[in-house]
Amino acid sequence: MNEKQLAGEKAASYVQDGMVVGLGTGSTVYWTILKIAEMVQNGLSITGVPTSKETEKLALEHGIPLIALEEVSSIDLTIDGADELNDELTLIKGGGGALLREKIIAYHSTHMIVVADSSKVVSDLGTFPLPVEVVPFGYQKTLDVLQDMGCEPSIRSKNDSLFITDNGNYIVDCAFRSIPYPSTLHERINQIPGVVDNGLFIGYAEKAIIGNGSTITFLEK
Ligand SMILES: O=C[C@H](O)[C@H](O)[C@H](O)COP(=O)(O)O
Repeated sequence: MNEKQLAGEKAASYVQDGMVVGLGTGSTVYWTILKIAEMVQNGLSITGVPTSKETEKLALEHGIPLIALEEVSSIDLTIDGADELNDELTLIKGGGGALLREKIIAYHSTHMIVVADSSKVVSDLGTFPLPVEVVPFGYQKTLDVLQDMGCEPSIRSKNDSLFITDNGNYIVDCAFRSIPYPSTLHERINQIPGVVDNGLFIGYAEKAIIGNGSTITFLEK
């Protein structure tokens, strides 16, 4: 079993009967979703709130009942992946472009668990370019301001076209190389008109389950 599968499947053991569960996006939480689907087939009763169209499709294909965020009072537990995380459980997310819905769902969740393989754990954030979701209008200007903040920005594309998020926006990947002050950077980026949100998740996750070789390690706050 690889590290992603180890971590992803372990996280499913935190899901309990009757919970509303935020279902993250990506290749690690994929394994959580498949495991939850198996548990549902064996009688577990949960409702999922998907963080992306991709996850919605996966969950429905595997028989997990879903509900819209608007229809729940809160989410008991969200399980999601990360592109980078440090020992304070500050995360960089958005490698798959799902950061905005992921953050909205994390915000409305009582608990959040992160699942990742060991390559995602870093002492200094920022080697992974920070994804920033921007509205299409005037995006080149928004990109220029991001560059002035000290990064090398590049507009994300897919199959020779600009990548479009589930919310109809673009993603600018900002190579900062190092992010020593995540809170300050988070605030500064989100103040730029045209920016919808960025992939720094600060203060959301309380536990990380990391696949490490053939074992699992935990990071907790
Ligand atoms: O937009 C995508 C998400 O933030 C993912 O959770 C993140 O990119 C990690 O994905 P993976 O588990 O595939 O590395």
